[in-house]
Amino acid sequence: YPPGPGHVLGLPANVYPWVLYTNWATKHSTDMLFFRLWGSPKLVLSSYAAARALLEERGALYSDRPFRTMSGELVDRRNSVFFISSQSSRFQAYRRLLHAGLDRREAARHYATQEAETRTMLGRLLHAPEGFRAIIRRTSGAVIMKVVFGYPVKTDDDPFVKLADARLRISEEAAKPGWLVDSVPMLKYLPDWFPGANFKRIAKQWRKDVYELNSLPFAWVKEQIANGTAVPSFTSRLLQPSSGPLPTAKEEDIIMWVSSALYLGGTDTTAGYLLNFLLAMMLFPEAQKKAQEELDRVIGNERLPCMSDEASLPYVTALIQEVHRWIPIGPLALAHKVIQDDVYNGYFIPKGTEIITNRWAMLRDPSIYANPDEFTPERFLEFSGHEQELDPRPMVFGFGRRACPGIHMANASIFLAASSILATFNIRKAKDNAGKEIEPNLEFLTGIVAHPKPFKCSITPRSETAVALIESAIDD
Ligand code: HEM
Repeated sequence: YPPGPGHVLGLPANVYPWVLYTNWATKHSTDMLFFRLWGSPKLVLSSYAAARALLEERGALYSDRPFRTMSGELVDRRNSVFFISSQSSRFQAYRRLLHAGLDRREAARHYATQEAETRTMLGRLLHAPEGFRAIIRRTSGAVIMKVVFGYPVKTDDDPFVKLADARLRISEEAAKPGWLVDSVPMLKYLPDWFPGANFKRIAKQWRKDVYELNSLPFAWVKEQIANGTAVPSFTSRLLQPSSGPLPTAKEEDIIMWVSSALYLGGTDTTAGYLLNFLLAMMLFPEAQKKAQEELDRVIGNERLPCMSDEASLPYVTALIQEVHRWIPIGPLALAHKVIQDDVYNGYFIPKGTEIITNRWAMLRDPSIYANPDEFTPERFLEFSGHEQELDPRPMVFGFGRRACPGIHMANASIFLAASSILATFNIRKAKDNAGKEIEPNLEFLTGIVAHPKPFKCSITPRSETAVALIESAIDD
């Protein structure tokens, strides 16, 4: 077996798992760390080379997902895009639809929606900057709702957004480590009324909720199609292909699962990234200033950035990359599973081992990134005497057959939001009543998406011209 701490009966709660794994990997001098947690084998990959070698070059073996009794079986999420087995024919069908609907060319169709939602976001930040967390999240959710279902989110208490958020929380809770039944699957046979079988009652309710929440936006699109009022969207295009037959009932079920995965995959991740971006801008004002200078020089102050500006804004692009590297929003993201015994670099990896990719460690690898603890967007620029460092996005968005299908959409949402905020606002540390700057704590949740915990931030317009620009953009 690869080196590691052997049998482990629990992970300490007072250290982030990605930091713990990095420390263990350093202690055992390995980028392939092996251990058993309650008997179940885990392999943590902490180098880009090892992740590529296993998850990409041997992708046929390493693209499955670990099966958890609570979320997979009891809540019945086994057909979910995130947890579907790579050995199932559904997996191929899901990936085909995801690629066809979200590849680079298709993603470009949605720029106008993303630009419009970004402008709405700027307007809301202008009028209620203290609500930035909710504003950013609503923007990410609204983009997905429009692109995937053609559904316009108009208010903060939109019923579909509430449903989608509830489903997101359930999926997250059900997939969290710590359910005893995941370690002792026999417990699933306990009768519902049995003391200690509360998890079964919870699972039953969640199963019902998730099913309803999956099907409602989908049913809404079908109704719009039937009424002749459907706005073209990811789902409507699949339900009404421009050529060929209409989907069968089974194909419709596949489309429903794929559409419903996109809110889950795209909302918290994009919003979480933008919160990390605000944190970075507060902590590294020099980088913020350089990006603003570039925006002023290239775009001027009479219009807002749009997607076609991306190639002319190398510093802004580098800054976006550096935020991804500095604090990856999914430091461990979703685990993979190997489907048969394998040997790599002389080490035995048993069938069923859960494969955890420690992106946090990879993105701090000093053999790839000079002074990795420093926030330095310049590392991604090419200038004389300096070689550009590796773009972190291939690591951040995952590997091989399970790599994030939403990467192009995410890149566009992030570029538009980050560049538009920089063009129009200054991001500073908030001040307390005594006028003293409040230092933001760099503290994160430990879910699949590692959101920063709530923090204060001052977001003020850069100038009167910026205010006028935002107001006229909203009027358009
Ligand atoms: C900052 C934004 C985002 C980040 C960092 C991110 C990252 C990831 C990562 C790391 C994975 C797992 C890859 C693996 O298992 O190797 C993933 C999967 C996935 N992402 Fe994203 N993602 C983002 C945005 C999006 C968006 C906007 C969408 C949809 C429009 C999306 C949809 C999905 C889906 C459906 C999967 C599951 C793929 C599968 O299991 O086969 N993501 N994402």
